[in-house]
Amino acid sequence: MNVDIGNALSAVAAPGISRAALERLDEQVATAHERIEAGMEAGEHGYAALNLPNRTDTDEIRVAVDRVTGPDTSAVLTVGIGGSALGAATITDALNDADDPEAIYLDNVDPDWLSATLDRLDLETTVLNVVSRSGTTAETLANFLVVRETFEEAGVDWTERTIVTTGDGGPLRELAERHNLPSLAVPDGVPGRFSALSAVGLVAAAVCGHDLDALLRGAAAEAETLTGSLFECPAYAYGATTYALDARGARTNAMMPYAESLETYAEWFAQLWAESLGKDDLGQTPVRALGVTDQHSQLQLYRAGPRDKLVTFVTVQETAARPIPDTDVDDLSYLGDASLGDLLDAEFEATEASLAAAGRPNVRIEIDRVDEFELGGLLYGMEAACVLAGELYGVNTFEQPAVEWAKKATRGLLGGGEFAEAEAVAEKTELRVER
Ligand SMILES: O=P(O)(O)OC[C@H]1O[C@H](O)[C@H](O)[C@@H](O)[C@@H]1O
Repeated sequence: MNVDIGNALSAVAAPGISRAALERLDEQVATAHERIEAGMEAGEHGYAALNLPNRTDTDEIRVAVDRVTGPDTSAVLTVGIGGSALGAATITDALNDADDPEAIYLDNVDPDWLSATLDRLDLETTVLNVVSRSGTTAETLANFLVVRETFEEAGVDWTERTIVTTGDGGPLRELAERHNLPSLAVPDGVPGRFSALSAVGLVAAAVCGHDLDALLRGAAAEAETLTGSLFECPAYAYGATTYALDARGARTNAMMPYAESLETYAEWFAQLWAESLGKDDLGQTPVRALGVTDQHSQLQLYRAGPRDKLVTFVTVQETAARPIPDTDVDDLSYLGDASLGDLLDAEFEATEASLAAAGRPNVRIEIDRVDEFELGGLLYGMEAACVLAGELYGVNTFEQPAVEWAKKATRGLLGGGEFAEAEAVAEKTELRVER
Protein backbone atom coordinates (compact mmCIF):
# COMPACT_ATOMS: atom_id res chain seq x y z
CA MET A 1 0.00 0.00 0.00
CA ASN A 2 1.02 3.60 -0.47
CA VAL A 3 0.09 6.37 1.93
CA ASP A 4 -0.22 10.07 1.15
CA ILE A 5 -0.29 12.26 4.27
CA GLY A 6 -0.01 15.59 2.42
CA ASN A 7 -3.53 16.64 3.35
CA ALA A 8 -2.76 16.13 7.04
CA LEU A 9 -0.03 18.79 7.00
CA SER A 10 -0.71 22.01 8.87
CA ALA A 11 -0.07 23.90 5.62
CA VAL A 12 -3.34 22.36 4.38
CA ALA A 13 -5.46 21.47 7.35
CA ALA A 14 -6.35 22.32 10.93
CA PRO A 15 -5.77 20.24 12.89
CA GLY A 16 -2.67 19.34 10.99
CA ILE A 17 0.98 18.58 11.61
CA SER A 18 3.90 20.70 10.42
CA ARG A 19 6.84 19.22 8.52
CA ALA A 20 9.09 20.16 11.44
CA ALA A 21 6.85 18.34 13.93
CA LEU A 22 6.81 15.30 11.66
CA GLU A 23 10.62 15.30 11.61
CA ARG A 24 10.66 15.41 15.41
CA LEU A 25 8.04 12.66 15.59
CA ASP A 26 10.23 10.55 13.33
CA GLU A 27 12.76 10.26 16.16
CA GLN A 28 10.04 8.67 18.31
CA VAL A 29 9.13 6.42 15.40
CA ALA A 30 12.72 5.17 15.26
CA THR A 31 12.63 4.30 18.97
CA ALA A 32 9.22 2.68 18.63
CA HIS A 33 10.44 0.64 15.68
CA GLU A 34 13.32 -0.72 17.72
CA ARG A 35 10.83 -1.82 20.37
CA ILE A 36 8.58 -3.42 17.76
CA GLU A 37 11.48 -5.24 16.09
CA ALA A 38 12.69 -6.56 19.45
CA GLY A 39 9.17 -7.73 20.29
CA MET A 40 8.87 -9.47 16.93
CA GLU A 41 12.23 -11.17 17.32
CA ALA A 42 11.38 -12.43 20.79
CA GLY A 43 7.88 -13.47 19.67
CA GLU A 44 6.41 -11.37 22.49
CA HIS A 45 2.65 -11.29 23.02
CA GLY A 46 1.08 -9.07 20.38
CA TYR A 47 4.26 -8.23 18.51
CA ALA A 48 4.27 -11.88 17.41
CA ALA A 49 1.29 -11.07 15.18
CA LEU A 50 3.60 -9.13 12.89
CA ASN A 51 5.50 -12.39 12.22
CA LEU A 52 2.41 -14.18 10.87
CA PRO A 53 3.23 -13.74 7.15
CA ASN A 54 6.26 -15.99 7.65
CA ARG A 55 4.71 -18.21 10.26
CA THR A 56 1.26 -19.25 9.08
CA ASP A 57 1.21 -22.75 7.60
CA THR A 58 -1.21 -22.57 4.68
CA ASP A 59 -0.80 -26.30 3.87
CA GLU A 60 -2.03 -27.18 7.33
CA ILE A 61 -5.08 -24.95 6.83
CA ARG A 62 -5.85 -26.45 3.42
CA VAL A 63 -5.53 -30.04 4.71
CA ALA A 64 -7.98 -29.30 7.55
CA VAL A 65 -10.38 -27.48 5.24
CA ASP A 66 -10.28 -30.36 2.71
CA ARG A 67 -11.75 -32.64 5.36
CA VAL A 68 -14.97 -30.62 5.47
CA THR A 69 -15.37 -29.27 1.94
CA GLY A 70 -16.33 -30.84 -1.35
CA PRO A 71 -17.21 -29.77 -4.89
CA ASP A 72 -20.80 -29.10 -3.79
CA THR A 73 -19.93 -26.80 -0.85
CA SER A 74 -22.39 -23.93 -1.08
CA ALA A 75 -21.62 -21.91 2.05
CA VAL A 76 -19.26 -21.46 4.96
CA LEU A 77 -20.98 -20.43 8.16
CA THR A 78 -18.48 -18.92 10.57
CA VAL A 79 -19.47 -18.78 14.22
CA GLY A 80 -17.20 -16.27 15.95
CA ILE A 81 -17.20 -12.68 17.13
CA GLY A 82 -14.83 -9.69 17.16
CA GLY A 83 -11.35 -10.74 16.14
CA SER A 84 -12.62 -14.24 15.51
CA ALA A 85 -14.95 -13.02 12.75
CA LEU A 86 -13.98 -9.62 11.36
CA GLY A 87 -10.64 -10.57 9.75
CA ALA A 88 -12.16 -13.56 7.98
CA ALA A 89 -15.20 -11.50 6.96
CA THR A 90 -12.98 -8.73 5.61
CA ILE A 91 -11.16 -11.22 3.41
CA THR A 92 -14.16 -13.11 2.05
CA ASP A 93 -16.31 -9.98 1.62
CA ALA A 94 -13.48 -8.38 -0.36
CA LEU A 95 -12.66 -11.38 -2.54
CA ASN A 96 -15.81 -13.49 -2.96
CA ASP A 97 -17.68 -13.44 -6.22
CA ALA A 98 -20.94 -15.05 -7.22
CA ASP A 99 -19.34 -18.43 -8.04
CA ASP A 100 -17.73 -18.86 -4.61
CA PRO A 101 -19.40 -20.51 -1.63
CA GLU A 102 -21.30 -17.89 0.32
CA ALA A 103 -19.50 -16.72 3.46
CA ILE A 104 -21.79 -15.93 6.39
CA TYR A 105 -20.74 -14.76 9.85
CA LEU A 106 -22.80 -15.40 12.98
CA ASP A 107 -21.31 -12.66 15.14
CA ASN A 108 -24.50 -11.63 16.85
CA VAL A 109 -26.98 -13.45 19.04
CA ASP A 110 -30.10 -11.79 17.66
CA PRO A 111 -32.46 -14.78 17.52
CA ASP A 112 -34.64 -13.44 14.67
CA TRP A 113 -31.63 -12.88 12.43
CA LEU A 114 -29.99 -16.16 13.38
CA SER A 115 -33.14 -18.16 12.65
CA ALA A 116 -33.68 -16.41 9.33
CA THR A 117 -30.05 -17.06 8.37
CA LEU A 118 -30.20 -20.75 9.23
CA ASP A 119 -33.58 -21.19 7.51
CA ARG A 120 -32.25 -20.10 4.15
CA LEU A 121 -29.13 -22.31 4.19
CA ASP A 122 -28.76 -25.73 2.61
CA LEU A 123 -27.16 -27.39 5.65
CA GLU A 124 -26.14 -30.50 3.65
CA THR A 125 -23.63 -28.40 1.71
CA THR A 126 -22.69 -25.87 4.41
CA VAL A 127 -19.34 -25.91 6.20
CA LEU A 128 -19.48 -24.87 9.85
CA ASN A 129 -16.41 -22.90 10.91
CA VAL A 130 -16.27 -22.31 14.67
CA VAL A 131 -13.66 -19.81 15.83
CA SER A 132 -12.82 -18.65 19.32
CA ARG A 133 -9.36 -17.91 20.63
CA SER A 134 -10.43 -18.40 24.27
CA GLY A 135 -12.97 -21.10 23.48
CA THR A 136 -15.23 -19.57 26.13
CA THR A 137 -16.93 -16.56 24.51
CA ALA A 138 -20.61 -16.84 25.45
CA GLU A 139 -22.01 -15.54 22.15
CA THR A 140 -19.94 -17.91 20.06
CA LEU A 141 -20.57 -20.95 22.21
CA ALA A 142 -24.32 -20.23 22.43
CA ASN A 143 -24.59 -19.77 18.67
CA PHE A 144 -22.60 -22.92 18.07
CA LEU A 145 -24.94 -24.94 20.30
CA VAL A 146 -27.96 -23.54 18.47
CA VAL A 147 -26.46 -24.24 15.04
CA ARG A 148 -25.40 -27.73 16.03
CA GLU A 149 -28.92 -28.52 17.18
CA THR A 150 -30.31 -27.14 13.93
CA PHE A 151 -28.05 -29.49 11.97
CA GLU A 152 -29.15 -32.42 14.13
CA GLU A 153 -32.84 -31.57 13.71
CA ALA A 154 -32.34 -31.45 9.95
CA GLY A 155 -30.73 -34.90 10.07
CA VAL A 156 -27.37 -33.56 8.93
CA ASP A 157 -24.22 -34.87 10.63
CA TRP A 158 -22.55 -31.67 11.86
CA THR A 159 -19.38 -33.54 12.84
CA GLU A 160 -18.65 -34.22 9.17
CA ARG A 161 -18.71 -30.57 8.20
CA THR A 162 -17.40 -28.68 11.24
CA ILE A 163 -13.92 -27.22 11.54
CA VAL A 164 -12.70 -25.54 14.72
CA THR A 165 -10.02 -22.91 15.30
CA THR A 166 -9.22 -22.25 18.95
CA GLY A 167 -6.50 -22.05 21.61
CA ASP A 168 -4.63 -24.95 23.17
CA GLY A 169 -7.19 -25.59 25.88
CA GLY A 170 -10.78 -24.71 26.75
CA PRO A 171 -14.21 -26.11 26.02
CA LEU A 172 -14.01 -25.71 22.25
CA ARG A 173 -10.69 -27.56 22.02
CA GLU A 174 -12.16 -30.32 24.18
CA LEU A 175 -15.20 -30.58 21.95
CA ALA A 176 -13.09 -30.74 18.81
CA GLU A 177 -11.06 -33.57 20.31
CA ARG A 178 -14.10 -35.47 21.53
CA HIS A 179 -15.68 -35.47 18.06
CA ASN A 180 -12.40 -35.81 16.17
CA LEU A 181 -13.10 -32.59 14.26
CA PRO A 182 -10.43 -31.03 12.06
CA SER A 183 -8.98 -28.28 14.20
CA LEU A 184 -6.43 -25.53 13.91
CA ALA A 185 -4.65 -23.51 16.54
CA VAL A 186 -4.80 -19.79 17.19
CA PRO A 187 -1.07 -19.02 17.19
CA ASP A 188 0.54 -18.12 20.49
CA GLY A 189 0.98 -14.46 21.23
CA VAL A 190 -1.54 -13.30 18.63
CA PRO A 191 -4.55 -11.35 19.97
CA GLY A 192 -7.82 -11.92 18.11
CA ARG A 193 -7.91 -8.58 16.33
CA PHE A 194 -4.39 -9.19 14.97
CA SER A 195 -5.12 -12.74 13.79
CA ALA A 196 -6.56 -12.18 10.31
CA LEU A 197 -3.44 -13.66 8.71
CA SER A 198 -3.60 -16.89 10.74
CA ALA A 199 -6.07 -19.79 10.57
CA VAL A 200 -8.54 -17.52 12.37
CA GLY A 201 -8.89 -15.35 9.28
CA LEU A 202 -7.94 -17.82 6.59
CA VAL A 203 -10.17 -20.87 7.02
CA ALA A 204 -13.25 -19.23 5.49
CA ALA A 205 -11.09 -17.83 2.68
CA ALA A 206 -9.73 -21.32 2.02
CA VAL A 207 -13.25 -22.78 1.83
CA CYS A 208 -14.07 -20.05 -0.70
CA GLY A 209 -11.02 -21.00 -2.78
CA HIS A 210 -8.88 -17.90 -2.29
CA ASP A 211 -5.11 -17.91 -2.61
CA LEU A 212 -3.87 -17.94 0.99
CA ASP A 213 -0.23 -17.83 -0.06
CA ALA A 214 -0.80 -14.64 -2.06
CA LEU A 215 -2.45 -13.04 0.98
CA LEU A 216 0.62 -13.87 3.05
CA ARG A 217 3.00 -12.77 0.30
CA GLY A 218 1.28 -9.39 0.22
CA ALA A 219 1.60 -9.12 3.99
CA ALA A 220 5.25 -10.19 3.87
CA ALA A 221 5.97 -7.51 1.27
CA GLU A 222 4.45 -4.93 3.60
CA ALA A 223 6.53 -6.31 6.49
CA GLU A 224 9.63 -5.63 4.42
CA THR A 225 8.82 -1.91 4.50
CA LEU A 226 9.01 -1.65 8.30
CA THR A 227 11.97 0.62 8.97
CA GLY A 228 12.85 3.22 11.55
CA SER A 229 11.42 6.16 9.60
CA LEU A 230 7.86 7.17 8.86
CA PHE A 231 9.10 8.75 5.63
CA GLU A 232 10.11 5.32 4.34
CA CYS A 233 7.37 3.09 5.69
CA PRO A 234 3.71 3.60 4.63
CA ALA A 235 2.35 1.78 7.67
CA TYR A 236 4.35 3.92 10.08
CA ALA A 237 3.48 7.09 8.14
CA TYR A 238 -0.17 6.25 8.76
CA GLY A 239 0.25 5.25 12.42
CA ALA A 240 2.36 8.29 13.27
CA THR A 241 0.11 10.74 11.43
CA THR A 242 -3.06 9.49 13.09
CA TYR A 243 -1.37 9.71 16.49
CA ALA A 244 -0.15 13.25 15.83
CA LEU A 245 -3.51 14.38 14.48
CA ASP A 246 -5.35 12.89 17.46
CA ALA A 247 -3.05 14.82 19.78
CA ARG A 248 -3.92 17.98 17.83
CA GLY A 249 -7.67 17.47 18.08
CA ALA A 250 -8.68 14.93 15.40
CA ARG A 251 -10.29 12.68 17.98
CA THR A 252 -12.27 10.75 15.38
CA ASN A 253 -10.89 8.74 12.47
CA ALA A 254 -13.43 8.05 9.73
CA MET A 255 -12.25 5.09 7.66
CA MET A 256 -13.75 5.51 4.20
CA PRO A 257 -12.80 2.94 1.57
CA TYR A 258 -13.86 3.72 -2.00
CA ALA A 259 -14.82 0.11 -2.75
CA GLU A 260 -18.01 -1.67 -1.78
CA SER A 261 -15.99 -4.86 -1.26
CA LEU A 262 -13.98 -3.13 1.48
CA GLU A 263 -16.95 -2.11 3.60
CA THR A 264 -16.22 -4.91 6.09
CA TYR A 265 -12.56 -3.88 6.16
CA ALA A 266 -13.71 -0.62 7.80
CA GLU A 267 -15.43 -2.71 10.50
CA TRP A 268 -12.27 -4.72 11.04
CA PHE A 269 -10.26 -1.50 11.28
CA ALA A 270 -12.71 -0.11 13.84
CA GLN A 271 -12.11 -3.05 16.18
CA LEU A 272 -8.35 -2.90 15.64
CA TRP A 273 -8.17 0.81 16.41
CA ALA A 274 -10.72 0.92 19.23
CA GLU A 275 -9.67 -2.12 21.26
CA SER A 276 -5.96 -1.56 20.76
CA LEU A 277 -5.68 2.16 21.45
CA GLY A 278 -8.72 2.97 23.60
CA LYS A 279 -7.23 2.89 27.09
CA ASP A 280 -5.89 5.15 29.86
CA ASP A 281 -8.30 7.87 28.61
CA LEU A 282 -6.46 7.87 25.28
CA GLY A 283 -7.31 6.66 21.79
CA GLN A 284 -8.90 7.91 18.62
CA THR A 285 -12.50 6.95 17.88
CA PRO A 286 -12.80 4.99 14.63
CA VAL A 287 -15.97 5.41 12.60
CA ARG A 288 -17.01 3.53 9.51
CA ALA A 289 -17.87 5.23 6.26
CA LEU A 290 -18.07 4.09 2.64
CA GLY A 291 -17.27 5.97 -0.54
CA VAL A 292 -19.24 7.05 -2.52
CA THR A 293 -22.31 6.15 -0.47
CA ASP A 294 -21.47 8.28 2.57
CA GLN A 295 -20.63 11.33 0.49
CA HIS A 296 -24.39 11.66 0.46
CA SER A 297 -24.88 11.27 4.17
CA GLN A 298 -21.84 11.91 6.39
CA LEU A 299 -19.70 14.22 4.26
CA GLN A 300 -21.55 17.38 5.27
CA LEU A 301 -20.43 16.79 8.86
CA TYR A 302 -16.88 15.90 7.90
CA ARG A 303 -16.44 19.09 5.87
CA ALA A 304 -18.39 21.58 7.95
CA GLY A 305 -18.87 20.09 11.42
CA PRO A 306 -16.49 20.26 14.39
CA ARG A 307 -12.79 20.16 13.49
CA ASP A 308 -12.29 16.96 15.42
CA LYS A 309 -11.96 14.44 12.60
CA LEU A 310 -9.45 12.82 10.34
CA VAL A 311 -10.83 11.11 7.23
CA THR A 312 -8.88 8.13 5.94
CA PHE A 313 -9.60 7.20 2.34
CA VAL A 314 -8.70 3.86 0.83
CA THR A 315 -8.61 3.97 -2.95
CA VAL A 316 -8.25 1.14 -5.43
CA GLN A 317 -6.29 1.95 -8.56
CA GLU A 318 -7.72 -0.77 -10.85
CA THR A 319 -11.40 -1.57 -10.91
CA ALA A 320 -13.58 -3.57 -13.32
CA ALA A 321 -14.37 -2.01 -16.70
CA ARG A 322 -18.02 -0.97 -16.72
CA PRO A 323 -18.79 1.78 -19.25
CA ILE A 324 -21.77 4.04 -18.67
CA PRO A 325 -24.07 3.72 -21.70
CA ASP A 326 -24.63 6.77 -23.96
CA THR A 327 -27.87 8.63 -23.63
CA ASP A 328 -29.56 11.26 -25.79
CA VAL A 329 -30.53 13.27 -22.70
CA ASP A 330 -28.33 16.38 -23.10
CA ASP A 331 -27.62 16.97 -19.42
CA LEU A 332 -26.46 13.40 -18.98
CA SER A 333 -24.31 13.08 -22.10
CA TYR A 334 -21.09 13.72 -20.14
CA LEU A 335 -21.66 10.44 -18.33
CA GLY A 336 -21.62 8.48 -21.59
CA ASP A 337 -17.93 9.34 -22.08
CA ALA A 338 -17.02 7.77 -18.76
CA SER A 339 -17.13 4.42 -16.98
CA LEU A 340 -18.41 3.72 -13.48
CA GLY A 341 -14.75 3.44 -12.44
CA ASP A 342 -14.06 6.93 -13.84
CA LEU A 343 -17.04 8.25 -11.90
CA LEU A 344 -15.85 6.55 -8.70
CA ASP A 345 -12.34 8.02 -9.14
CA ALA A 346 -13.67 11.48 -9.90
CA GLU A 347 -15.94 11.36 -6.86
CA PHE A 348 -13.06 10.29 -4.65
CA GLU A 349 -10.75 13.03 -5.94
CA ALA A 350 -13.48 15.63 -5.62
CA THR A 351 -14.26 14.58 -2.06
CA GLU A 352 -10.61 14.53 -1.05
CA ALA A 353 -10.13 18.00 -2.57
CA SER A 354 -13.31 19.31 -0.97
CA LEU A 355 -12.06 18.36 2.48
CA ALA A 356 -8.63 19.84 1.82
CA ALA A 357 -10.21 23.04 0.48
CA ALA A 358 -12.11 23.34 3.76
CA GLY A 359 -8.90 22.71 5.72
CA ARG A 360 -10.05 19.31 6.98
CA PRO A 361 -7.29 16.72 7.44
CA ASN A 362 -7.41 13.56 5.41
CA VAL A 363 -5.06 10.75 4.46
CA ARG A 364 -5.07 8.65 1.33
CA ILE A 365 -4.18 4.95 1.35
CA GLU A 366 -3.77 3.46 -2.13
CA ILE A 367 -3.88 -0.17 -3.13
CA ASP A 368 -3.50 -1.41 -6.70
CA ARG A 369 -6.56 -3.63 -6.81
CA VAL A 370 -8.71 -5.73 -4.51
CA ASP A 371 -6.94 -9.08 -4.70
CA GLU A 372 -5.25 -11.42 -2.24
CA PHE A 373 -1.81 -9.81 -2.44
CA GLU A 374 -2.99 -6.24 -2.00
CA LEU A 375 -5.45 -7.15 0.74
CA GLY A 376 -2.74 -9.00 2.69
CA GLY A 377 -0.61 -5.86 2.47
CA LEU A 378 -3.45 -3.61 3.59
CA LEU A 379 -4.33 -5.74 6.62
CA TYR A 380 -0.70 -6.10 7.66
CA GLY A 381 -0.01 -2.41 7.06
CA MET A 382 -2.91 -1.32 9.26
CA GLU A 383 -1.85 -3.73 12.01
CA ALA A 384 1.69 -2.36 11.94
CA ALA A 385 0.31 1.19 11.94
CA CYS A 386 -1.75 0.34 15.00
CA VAL A 387 1.18 -1.25 16.84
CA LEU A 388 3.29 1.83 16.12
CA ALA A 389 0.50 4.16 17.29
CA GLY A 390 0.22 2.09 20.48
CA GLU A 391 3.93 2.62 21.13
CA LEU A 392 3.59 6.36 20.58
CA TYR A 393 0.57 6.60 22.90
CA GLY A 394 2.39 4.41 25.42
CA VAL A 395 -0.61 2.10 25.91
CA ASN A 396 -0.78 -1.67 26.09
CA THR A 397 -1.96 -2.27 22.53
CA PHE A 398 -2.63 -5.96 22.93
CA GLU A 399 -5.08 -6.13 25.81
CA GLN A 400 -8.73 -5.11 26.15
CA PRO A 401 -9.50 -5.17 29.88
CA ALA A 402 -12.42 -2.76 29.53
CA VAL A 403 -14.35 -5.31 27.48
CA GLU A 404 -14.22 -7.78 30.35
CA TRP A 405 -16.51 -5.81 32.67
CA ALA A 406 -19.66 -6.30 30.60
CA LYS A 407 -18.71 -9.91 29.86
CA LYS A 408 -18.64 -10.65 33.60
CA ALA A 409 -21.88 -8.75 34.19
CA THR A 410 -23.61 -10.73 31.42
CA ARG A 411 -22.39 -13.98 32.84
CA GLY A 412 -23.55 -13.03 36.31
CA LEU A 413 -27.00 -12.05 34.99
CA LEU A 414 -27.36 -15.45 33.37
CA GLY A 415 -26.40 -17.26 36.56
CA GLY A 416 -22.94 -18.22 35.35
CA GLY A 417 -21.25 -17.27 38.63
CA GLU A 418 -21.03 -14.56 41.27
CA PHE A 419 -19.90 -11.29 39.72
CA ALA A 420 -20.06 -7.87 41.41
CA GLU A 421 -20.47 -6.39 37.93
CA ALA A 422 -23.88 -8.06 37.60
CA GLU A 423 -25.05 -6.35 40.79
CA ALA A 424 -24.17 -2.97 39.31
CA VAL A 425 -26.68 -3.61 36.51
CA ALA A 426 -29.51 -3.54 39.05
CA GLU A 427 -28.28 -0.20 40.39
CA LYS A 428 -28.98 1.66 37.17
CA THR A 429 -30.12 5.28 37.63
CA GLU A 430 -33.48 5.83 35.97
CA LEU A 431 -35.17 8.94 34.61
CA ARG A 432 -37.82 7.42 32.40
CA VAL A 433 -40.12 9.19 29.99
CA GLU A 434 -42.88 6.82 28.95
CA ARG A 435 -45.35 7.09 26.08
O1 LIG B 1 -11.86 -15.37 20.02
P1 LIG B 1 -12.62 -15.19 21.29
O2 LIG B 1 -11.86 -15.64 22.48
O3 LIG B 1 -13.96 -15.86 21.19
O4 LIG B 1 -12.88 -13.67 21.48
C1 LIG B 1 -13.66 -12.89 20.61
C2 LIG B 1 -13.59 -11.43 20.96
O5 LIG B 1 -14.17 -11.25 22.23
C3 LIG B 1 -13.70 -10.35 23.17
O6 LIG B 1 -14.70 -9.77 23.91
C4 LIG B 1 -12.61 -9.38 22.80
O7 LIG B 1 -12.92 -8.06 23.16
C5 LIG B 1 -12.21 -9.43 21.37
O8 LIG B 1 -10.94 -8.88 21.25
C6 LIG B 1 -12.22 -10.84 20.87
O9 LIG B 1 -11.75 -10.86 19.53
